[in-house]
Amino acid sequence: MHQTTDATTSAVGFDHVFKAFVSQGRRGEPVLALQDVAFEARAGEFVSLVGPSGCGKSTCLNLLAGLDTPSDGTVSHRGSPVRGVNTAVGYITQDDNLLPWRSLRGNVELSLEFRGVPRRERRERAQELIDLVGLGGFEEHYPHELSGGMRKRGGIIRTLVYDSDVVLMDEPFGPLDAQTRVILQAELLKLWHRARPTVLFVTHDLVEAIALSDRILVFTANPGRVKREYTVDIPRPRDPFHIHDAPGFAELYDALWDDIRAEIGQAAR
Ligand SMILES: Nc1ncnc2c1ncn2[C@@H]1O[C@H](COP(=O)(O)OP(=O)(O)OP(=O)(O)O)[C@@H](O)[C@H]1O
Repeated sequence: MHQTTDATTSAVGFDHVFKAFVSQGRRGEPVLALQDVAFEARAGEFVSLVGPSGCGKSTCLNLLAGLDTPSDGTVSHRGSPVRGVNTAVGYITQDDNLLPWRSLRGNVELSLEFRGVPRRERRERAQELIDLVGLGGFEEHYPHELSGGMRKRGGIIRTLVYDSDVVLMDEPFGPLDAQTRVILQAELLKLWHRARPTVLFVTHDLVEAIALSDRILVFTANPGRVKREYTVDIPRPRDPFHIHDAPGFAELYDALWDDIRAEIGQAAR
């Protein structure tokens, strides 16, 4: 289902990317959000972006989705510069964005419907994911009849059902309670293993970043650039419930936290 990305082409590339916003509130002075951001993500890689608030993590995702354009440098997807809205990537934000007038099944089938996938295939693909995240039996429920965690699952599988080769996730579990978050992290890993898209995942939760990622990019305080990258060597499949016990977890957590603490200190100065 994925478009192929050969070994020499990164799935996602940021090449010396700058982004300035002209903000009305600051008498037209530009705000530099990104300053020389450079990184790549390989096909099938799970990469988290972490860093202090306002360091430009969401801006990176928006550039890749083509919702914004870089002021300088190039953002590429499968080796081609992103020009205009990039509908080939999946984008999951904090809000579940389920349509209130559609059932869970209707919501999950939506992106397949837009792409003209025949009804029977839509049904099968949606059902597979509905079952995989334990929502079997709730297919005909409307969003207001589902819990926050169930709606969140619905929003995630609605994006993943299309099998995009790149999926952007911006603090997808932000508003959920701690227990539901960990359950959903485990489910996300199951979904990711099923189709292995490249994921760019924005989070403030370092434990979550370690549990999910192959690599973690730490951004500097505003203006954001990649300060350091960490490879997460914890073997897969991983168990987010017991990730604290994994060898190397504590050292990695401390190193990440030291880096981020230094940046928060910079930002406060
Ligand atoms: N559309 C916009 N217009 C003006 N400034 C913007 C716009 N979008 C983002 N910014 C500014 O760019 C900088 C980076 O914002 P961004 O939302 O990417 O940061 P972030 O790291 O995702 O923050 P958080 O962790 O708080 O969500 C901030 O200073 C923000 O105010």
